[in-house]
Formats: sequence, C-alpha cells, structure tokens
Amino acid sequence: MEKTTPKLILLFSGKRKSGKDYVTHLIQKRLGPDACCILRLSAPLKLQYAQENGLDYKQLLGSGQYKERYRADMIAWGELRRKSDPGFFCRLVLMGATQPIWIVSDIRRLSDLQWFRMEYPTQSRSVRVEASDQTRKERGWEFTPGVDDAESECGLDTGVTFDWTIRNDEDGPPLDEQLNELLAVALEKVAVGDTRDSHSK
Ligand SMILES: Nc1ncnc2c1ncn2[C@@H]1O[C@H](COP(=O)(O)OP(=O)(O)OP(=O)(O)O)[C@@H](O)[C@H]1O
Ligand SMILES: C[C@@](O)(CCOP(=O)(O)O)CC(=O)O
Repeated sequence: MEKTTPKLILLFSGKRKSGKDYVTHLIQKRLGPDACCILRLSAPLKLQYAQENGLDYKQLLGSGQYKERYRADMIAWGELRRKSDPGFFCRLVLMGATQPIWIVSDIRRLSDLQWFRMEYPTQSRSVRVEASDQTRKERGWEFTPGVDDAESECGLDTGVTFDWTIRNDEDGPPLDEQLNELLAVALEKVAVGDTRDSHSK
C-alpha cells in the first residue's frame, strides 16, 4: 500500500479516562474527515488479540469495562511485540492513512513518540490530555495496580516536553478555547497544502 506523507501528525497521550478519544474526535469534527484521520495504536493490537483469544474486538475498542478485564494481558502482549520491533504498531496503523493530518490518539510509550519523531521529524507534534483523578473517577476510572503504575500509563510522565497540554476537566477552560492554536496550525498546514497542490496541478 502506497505510503503518503502527512503535513501534520498530532501525537496524543494521556492517562486512562483523561479524554484522548473525546478530544481527538472533537478535533476531527472541527477539521473534517477529509482533512484528518484518527489512528489508534491499540486498534491493530486489539484486533489480533481479539482474534487470538476469541474476544469481541468492537468492545475492546469501546470505552466500557469489557476492555479493562483484558488490559493487563493486552499490555503484556503488546510489549512483547514492541520489544522485538518498537515500530511494529506504528507502521501497522499508518497503512491506508491518506489525509494530510494524522491524529494518533493513544501514544503511551517513549518508543512510540521517538518512532514518529524519527520518521516524521518536521510533521510530529505532541499533545497531552490531562484530567484530575476525581474527573477520571467520575468517568469510570479506578486505580488498577500493574496498569496505572506501569509503562502503559506512566511511560510519558517525565522527560517529555509537549507542544500542547489540554486540560479536560469541567473546571478547566473550554476545550474549544484550548484547541484554538492547535486547530490554527492544522488549518494552516491544510491550506498551504491545498495551494501547493493547486500550483502543482
Ligand atoms: N470533556 C468531556 N465532556 C464530556 N464527556 C467527556 C469529556 N471527556 C471525556 N468524556 C467522556 O469520558 C469517557 C472517557 O473519555 P475517553 O474515552 O475519551 O478517555 P480516554 O483517555 O480515551 O480513555 P482510555 O485510555 O481508557 O481509552 C468517555 O465516556 C467520554 O465520552
Ligand atoms: C493494550 C493497550 O493498547 C490498551 C489500550 O486501550 P485504550 O486505548 O485505553 O482503549 C494499552 C497499551 O498498549 O499499553
């Protein structure tokens, strides 16, 4: 499958129930599906894990409790693959991405971030979604030893400078306000791309 070159890659990370999916879908709503696609590193992992274990892939992709039952085992399963090939899920998830803006909604490890920054140094921007533990609990999060104190949840807690940090709490600034600058950068990338394409036509 032909590899397209994006104009911008937004690499999202954040704790469980911080709102990564919610915020990335909001951005896609603002930019439109022709301009941006949402890529989830966990999707190819969950697909293969579901097939190997006879589980419901759609429920593993959902935001309910079903996936939490298998999270620890999926983490271990995924880390085994990353150990031998850190870019395994990154390469898989890009297949077929043709829009100018890629949103990767679930960056969890330094190796994921480093892979994109190596492969796409000028296009990659990192975004952190934050929410208080109280807010996360209201959204169904419960601290789980072996998950919330493991690399999957803590791998980006230190040593990373994010291009944007989005506070996704009720008492935080409105999301639209916080996303203003990021959306302006994205729209400018798409606009520049359009004029360049039209010149090249
Ligand atoms: N700003 C918000 N307003 C209303 N509901 C929200 C908001 N942010 C998140 N939610 C809801 O909280 C729940 C968790 O959000 P989401 O699934 O986006 O978190 P996540 O960071 O992707 O979690 P996980 O890592 O477990 O997939 C969802 O039901 C979502 O609809
Ligand atoms: C196994 C894993 O991909 C599950 C992620 O599920 P979700 O993005 O929280 O819905 C987390 C990980 O890869 O460490």
